[in-house]
Amino acid sequence: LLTILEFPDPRLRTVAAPVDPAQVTTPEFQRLLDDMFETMYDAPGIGLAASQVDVHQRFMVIDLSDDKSEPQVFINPEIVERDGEQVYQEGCLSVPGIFADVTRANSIRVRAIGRDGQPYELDTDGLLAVCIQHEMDHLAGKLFVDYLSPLKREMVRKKLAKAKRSAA
Ligand SMILES: O=C(O)C[C@@H](Cc1ccccc1)[C@H](O)SCc1ccccc1
Ligand SMILES: [Zn+2]
Repeated sequence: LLTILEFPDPRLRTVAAPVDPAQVTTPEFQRLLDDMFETMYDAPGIGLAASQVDVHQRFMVIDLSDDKSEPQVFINPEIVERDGEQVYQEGCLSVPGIFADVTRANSIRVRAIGRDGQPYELDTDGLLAVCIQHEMDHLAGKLFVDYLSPLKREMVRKKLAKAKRSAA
């Protein structure tokens, strides 16, 4: 299992570097994808960005299914179209126990490279669109708490610090 970094760890603010497409089909990268899925399923979560496990490369894994049957890999993802708005109460494996409403595009067109090293394009909306945008923020060093007011973000920081102390 990989260790998930937690807010306010400054490494979560690193901007990830593009993946060299030639690396995708190497055993090392495929192993990293397996470790990411294992870590995500164990958390449990429906998405995990490489930034969250201190790997600063542009890729993320997602699986919305409840039986691990729909694993999706997005390498060097880019949103080429966005439409509409939706509000979703988001959580984050890097900000445990905090939930807040975030407004994001309702439907998006994403271009990415898949696990097979081949480019593909996906039109989606709803929760998958929210998750893709949430994970892509991680790759840009952004967290959903950045959409909160500075006051609320400070309250989150204090709450997490307190939780850490009582857990210690
Ligand atoms: O930290 C992460 O990136 C995993 C996030 C992904 C996510 C956040 C908000 C909305 C959609 C996806 C979650 O912690 S995974 C847990 C989860 C499970 C079901 C629905 C929403 C979030
Ligand atoms: Zn997150």
